Amino acid sequence: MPTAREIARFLGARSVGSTSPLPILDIVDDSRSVCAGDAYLAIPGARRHGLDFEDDVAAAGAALVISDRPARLLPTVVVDDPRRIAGPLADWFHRRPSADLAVYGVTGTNGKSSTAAMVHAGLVGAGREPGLMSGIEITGPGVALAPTRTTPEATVVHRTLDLFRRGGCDSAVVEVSSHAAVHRRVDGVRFRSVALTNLAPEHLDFHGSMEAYYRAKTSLFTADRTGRAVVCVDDEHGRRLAREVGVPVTTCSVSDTPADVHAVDVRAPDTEADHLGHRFVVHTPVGDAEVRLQVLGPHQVANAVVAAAVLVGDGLPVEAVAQGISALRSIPGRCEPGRVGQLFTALVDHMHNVAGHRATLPYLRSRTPGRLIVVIGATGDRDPAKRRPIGATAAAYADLVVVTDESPGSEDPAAIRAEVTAGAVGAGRAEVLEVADRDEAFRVAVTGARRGDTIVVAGRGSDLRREYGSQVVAFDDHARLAQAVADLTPWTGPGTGGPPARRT
Ligand SMILES: CC(=O)N[C@H]1[C@@H](OP(=O)(O)OP(=O)(O)OC[C@H]2O[C@@H](n3ccc(=O)[nH]c3=O)[C@H](O)[C@@H]2O)O[C@H](CO)[C@@H](O)[C@@H]1O[C@H](C)C(=O)N[C@@H](C)C(=O)N[C@H](CCC(=O)O)C(=O)O
Repeated sequence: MPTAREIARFLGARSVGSTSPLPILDIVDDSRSVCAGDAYLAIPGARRHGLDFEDDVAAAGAALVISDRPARLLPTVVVDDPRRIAGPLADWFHRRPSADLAVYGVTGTNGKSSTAAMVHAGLVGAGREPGLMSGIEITGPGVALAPTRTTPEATVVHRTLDLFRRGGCDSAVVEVSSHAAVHRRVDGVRFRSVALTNLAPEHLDFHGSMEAYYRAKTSLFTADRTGRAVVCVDDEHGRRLAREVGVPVTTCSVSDTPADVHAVDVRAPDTEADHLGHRFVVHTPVGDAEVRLQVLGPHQVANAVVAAAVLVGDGLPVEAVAQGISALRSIPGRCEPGRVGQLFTALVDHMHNVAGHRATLPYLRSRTPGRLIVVIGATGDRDPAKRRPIGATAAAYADLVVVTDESPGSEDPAAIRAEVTAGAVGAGRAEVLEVADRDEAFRVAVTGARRGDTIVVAGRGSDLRREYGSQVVAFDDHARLAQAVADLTPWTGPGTGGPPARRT
């Protein structure tokens, strides 16, 4: 491990105060994670300056601070822009892990986590040893971390890639959000390819405009970051990126748009009861193979085609990749069955914007002989403009919309619900109920469900964190929905009762 002096030399920066000759054990940018012997990277944020937490990191035994001004208590390496140096520094500190791994990035508005899971599954199918860093899970040999965000900070990204490498991985899949691009969380990562799934209005409160959002995403596709781009050209933004990108590009599509990799002969599942997904043939420049998805929903075809394009474009055999993707049994929080054995279908899905609703709800409507019941809310401190539209989209397809609290953060939960409800009522088609308590909302949905109905709990997916003011509480939609079903409906499945194990 490098010393403080070596860190200063790498950064070309001056040190203030007397540094220890002992090696620095890690570089950490959150005071709550600092351990004795670490360097604390104190970033000036939008709300706080990292140096506000200097007393805490000093008490925890930090050996060094790296920041844009000297700390009071600890020796400091002074740099112009701590966030800018975070990625390159962490990459160097952890001995450039991404240079030893084939790292595949996945970005886009919707489908990032599913596509990342499918790239991971395709790698496994091709006999590779991948790690996975997504908003759903961070997993690899000897690594199992619960993510709190889609893409962690740069210090965590490079540390995790190093863990993957030390665990024997030869590859890694990294889900990259637009916030991560803007906040430089993947700076210093050498990507074998970066894939764009799609782009639709989202996070405009943060980015300001669709153009700025496009530019945030496409900043990941430069030659200094990635060897190749994989672009789904089924929307205008993908087509634009494919024209503008300055690295070799593999295009893919599930529509009639000409592309290198295509889904052809797409077929919906024959029966609903077996919970199988779509089948299709992935057509590539090096051959074709059949993909039989087990994950549900037509939108998963596009995600699978992007995943196949990522791997086939990197020289992996199409048959093995298709088999690997077909072997993926479920993705947490993505049209994930809540329990089986009852007479209706109960699902949890991450859809949280209009594009996500439009990708999933028509399919659920078409597979539902009875009533479609949608439990929906909206996250606080995020894009208030999308609340009415998601209420309206849910009501356009559902028979019953139950509006409930999601994760209000610093906002008034009643005001968020009122917006979603107004959108749903305005659509004029569905019955709309407002039930603040999320457990109670699940019970209301389940109580009304009959044979042939579908309940879908939208929004949080596999995200277990709900924020109320400064309080963070754990709430697992999947488990709580299963509990509501178990409490309120007779078990008709095999055995004596109880829901099946959560995830296989
Ligand atoms: C808008 C956004 O992304 N903000 C991120 C940004 O916050 P900020 O600039 O306000 O930082 P700050 O809270 O002022 O803190 C400044 C510094 O003090 C440090 N700190 C802060 C508190 C403390 O007790 N100790 C401490 O050391 C922080 O680690 C930070 O380095 O930098 C912080 C850490 O560097 C992030 O935690 C924070 O993410 C917040 C929590 C967040 O909610 N981000 C979301 C929007 C996000 O990133 N979402 C995307 C997914 C989007 C998608 O759905 O596609 C994601 O990748 O997860």
